Amino acid sequence: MRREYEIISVRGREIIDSRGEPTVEAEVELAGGAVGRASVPSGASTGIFEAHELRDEDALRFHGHGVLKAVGHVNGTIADIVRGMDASRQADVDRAMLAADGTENKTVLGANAILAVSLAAARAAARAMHIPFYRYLGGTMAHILPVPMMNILNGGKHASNNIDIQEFMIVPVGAHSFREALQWGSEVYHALGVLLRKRGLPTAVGDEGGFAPDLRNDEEALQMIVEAIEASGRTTDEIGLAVDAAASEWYADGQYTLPKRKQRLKTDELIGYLKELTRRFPILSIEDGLSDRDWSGWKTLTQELPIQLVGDDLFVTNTRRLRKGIGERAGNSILVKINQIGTLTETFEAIDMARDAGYTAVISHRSGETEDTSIADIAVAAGTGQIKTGAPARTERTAKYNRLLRIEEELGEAAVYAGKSVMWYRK
Ligand SMILES: C=C(OP(=O)(O)O)C(=O)O
Ligand SMILES: [Mg+2]
Repeated sequence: MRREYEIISVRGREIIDSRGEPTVEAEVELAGGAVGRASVPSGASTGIFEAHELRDEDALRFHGHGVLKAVGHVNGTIADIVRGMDASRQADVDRAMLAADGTENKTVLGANAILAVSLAAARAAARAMHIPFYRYLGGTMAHILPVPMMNILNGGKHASNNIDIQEFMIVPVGAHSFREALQWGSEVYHALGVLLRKRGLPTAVGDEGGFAPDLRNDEEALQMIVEAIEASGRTTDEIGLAVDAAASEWYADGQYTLPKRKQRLKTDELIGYLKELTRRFPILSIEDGLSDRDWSGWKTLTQELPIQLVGDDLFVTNTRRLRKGIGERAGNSILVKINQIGTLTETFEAIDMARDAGYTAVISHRSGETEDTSIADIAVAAGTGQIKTGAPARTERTAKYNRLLRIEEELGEAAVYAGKSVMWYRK
């Protein structure tokens, strides 16, 4: 080991996220003086198969439960294990933490504690090598800027309005650069704000920065977004739509109950509804159209709807669940959330498995975020060509978009925007 990469100290602390809830931050210091810092996001519509987010049972702090126990593990067990290790050997660092935890879902140390150190160690090593984080993770050929899926209208668990679908996103596939994509997205976001105001509807926002009005129904949300795209001077060929239904939240006893419109649907009726939406609106991608327990429904949906079908709760960034999905031809894309699995190594394993199977991968934020921008670098490093990180507004979301602007600028002529090269399942 080169001594400058040796981990000499690990420090954890509790900070707050974009919802004002406690989360974990870690700092890793190397013998050569480099320091890496990272913090961990947190979901609201969390999948039941996600790695364990360790929260204190007893102490109800802020609004939710604190993470002092997880922070204690960073400062205690994890620090003891990784001290003396080579931070540039990511897989070794991650495996040592996994071995110390010893459980399938990281229930002992907590995926939040483990991820904070996994990321901070990588950041420290990148610093020690004096190279940007995306290049450290992805190598010198990393050059693909992802298409942003920008969530401009929020519903479901992310807003207290009457909309059941959780996320309505715009996808600027026709832009020529990431910068242009982001500009188009902001213009549509503002055009939507103008439309809402004109109709006397509130422009208050949900957890991911998208507007969260009460509307007649979910279709009206899609209709208004199409109008906003056109009002901004673009066409729906240039900017498509994507939705995250987050339908696991609707599922119980083999049936779906849309909680806000109080409608009950069987699997085939929900598939019919999604097909109908896709026929009426320029939807390129649907995430969690069905529940994480409805494998047979997912198979049918995948046979019947030739667009990108992203498994979030279904796969939880976990190669075991993804392998099953690939085998059963359930979905054709994976949502990648670093805290669903808890280490960088396992995150890249999931992306590799998806790519080998011809599945696309969408790097994603959580509804509870921090100023940490690691996912922007991960998207470029892995060259997945897609990222979803909320509205082009609210600093914890724009931090990622702005990081991508800087990466694009730094790459210069070498940068390629993924708009055209991503495998889009066009109707
Ligand atoms: C980002 C999402 O929300 P959360 O972080 O609440 O799971 C999602 O469901 O894709
Ligand atoms: Mg989702």
